Amino acid sequence: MFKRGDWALLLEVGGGYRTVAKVGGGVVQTIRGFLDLDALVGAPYGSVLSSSLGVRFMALPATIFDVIEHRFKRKAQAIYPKDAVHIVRVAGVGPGSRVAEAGTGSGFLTAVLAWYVRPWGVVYSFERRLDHLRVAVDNIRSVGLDPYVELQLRDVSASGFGLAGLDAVVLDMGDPWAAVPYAKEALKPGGALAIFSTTVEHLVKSLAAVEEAGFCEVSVEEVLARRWKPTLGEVRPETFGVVHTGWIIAARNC
Ligand SMILES: C[S@@+](CC[C@H](N)C(=O)[O-])C[C@H]1O[C@@H](n2cnc3c(N)ncnc32)[C@H](O)[C@@H]1O
Repeated sequence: MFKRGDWALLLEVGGGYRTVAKVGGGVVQTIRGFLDLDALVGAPYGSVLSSSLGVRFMALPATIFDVIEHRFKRKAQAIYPKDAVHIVRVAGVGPGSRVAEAGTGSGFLTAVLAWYVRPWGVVYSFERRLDHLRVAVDNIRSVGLDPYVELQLRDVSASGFGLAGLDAVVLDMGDPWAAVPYAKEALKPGGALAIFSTTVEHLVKSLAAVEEAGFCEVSVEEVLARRWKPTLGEVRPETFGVVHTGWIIAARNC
C-alpha cells in the first residue's frame, strides 16, 4: 500500500495521459483536472482516484525511471534511460561500486548510477557549472538517493578527479578526451571507463584519447530501442520516435 512520500505513477483509465506525483502531496493540477494525493495515503497499489474533472486514474508504485522521466528538472541535455542502463552494464556498476562521473548535468545519469551502487557504493559526481549542480541536488534528493552521491563543483578537464582505486569512471561532457588521462589515474587496475558521445567527431576524438592513454578492451556500441504499437490487430513499429542519441565507448584500465 502507498505511504506518504512514495512516488505514484498515475495512469488515465482508458486514456493515454500519465503523470507521476508524490503521495500525500496535497492537491496537484494535471491537464485532466486536480488530483487529491492525500487520498492515496494508506491506499492499496492499483487504487483508482478521480480528478476534479471526473477523469479516473489508476495509481501504481512509480519506478525510479518513471520519476526521473516525469519529475526531474532539466538544465542540461539529459541521458536517455536506454543509454544510462547500457552504461551501467559496460561499466560493471553494481552494489558497492565506487564510481566517478562527469559532468553531473541535471543528475539523470547520476541518479541511475546511484540506484545501482546502493546500498554500499558511492557515486562521486563532478560538475563545473553551479546552476547545473543546484538542479541535480534537487533531483537526486527528490528520489532519496543523496546518501549515495557526493557532488562536487569541479572542472575535471583541468583538475581531474582527486580520487584513486575507483571501479568505474563515466564521462558525459563536452571534452571527455581532456579528462581521460585523469580517469586512468583514478581507476583501479581493471576498472572500467565509459564515455557517451553524440556526434561522430566527438566519438573519434574520445576514441583517440582512450587509445593514447593505453586503455584496453575498447568497444563502441549504439543502443537502438524502437517502440512498437502494442494494440492487438495493429501491432507494428511506432511511426515517430527517437532516432539518434549517441554511442557509448567502453574500455578497461589495463
Ligand atoms: C550533457 S550534460 C550531462 C548530462 C547528465 N549525464 C545527465 O544525464 O543529466 C554535460 C554536463 O557536463 C558539464 N561539463 C562539461 N565539461 C565539464 C568539465 N570539464 N568538468 C565538469 N563538468 C563538465 C556541463 O556543464 C554539463 O552540465
